[in-house]
Amino acid sequence: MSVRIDVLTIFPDYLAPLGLSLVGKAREAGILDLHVHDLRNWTTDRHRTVDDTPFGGGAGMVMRADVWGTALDEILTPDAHLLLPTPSGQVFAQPTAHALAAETHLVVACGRYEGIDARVAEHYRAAGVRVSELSLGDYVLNGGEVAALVVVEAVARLLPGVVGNPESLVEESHGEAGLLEYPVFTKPPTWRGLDVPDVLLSGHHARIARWRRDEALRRTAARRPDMLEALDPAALDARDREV
Ligand SMILES: Nc1ncccc1[N+](=O)[O-]
Repeated sequence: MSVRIDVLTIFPDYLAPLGLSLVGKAREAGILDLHVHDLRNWTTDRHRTVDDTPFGGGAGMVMRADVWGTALDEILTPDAHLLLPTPSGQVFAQPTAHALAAETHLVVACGRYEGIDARVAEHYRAAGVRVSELSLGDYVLNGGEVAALVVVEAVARLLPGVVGNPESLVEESHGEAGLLEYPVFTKPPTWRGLDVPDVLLSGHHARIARWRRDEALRRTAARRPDMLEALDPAALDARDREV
């Protein structure tokens, strides 16, 4: 199963880290077919212009629909899901990463400046393309490239064969349990007067599992009570409720 991801940006070098580590391995293994394109390749004027002043006035520049349209007409395929990183999008979270990892073609359009002319999303939705406007969170970046890095990594690591031990995908934060991850420790057993919790050295797997579950519940209650609220009560056993 291979996913093709096309990223369009005026800063292709920004996406260079995707060639490293996990995503790099996924590409070499043929699990991920990643292509980064310079949007300016679809401009037609001498200055390779991609933006202009906003209708209605206001500061900053808006990216032109005609340039994006020429590029996307060439890149999009019938099974493509067009992703538009934007602070005004729906918040990107792990369930979306899992859904996107099951797709066959993702196209990420990285906007800069004040954003992309709204008619681009409107046109492709009307043409039957699945279009998702995604936000990483409630802050403003200078463009969509950082979001593209985040989305591509979050999706790529879920592809079968990318992460060495698929088990490690199950217990991580925001994973299936819907809880934050428990604290982890490794050698040395004592460090600057701090000891690893005894239970983890006990070799008693049931107790270790219980301790980890308790810690995950405690952390989630302390740091992300919203996640605990969202948990299906059936997912909590009697022991959990005591924590
Ligand atoms: N937060 C953002 N700011 C600018 C562009 C994209 C963004 N995002 O989260 O995808």
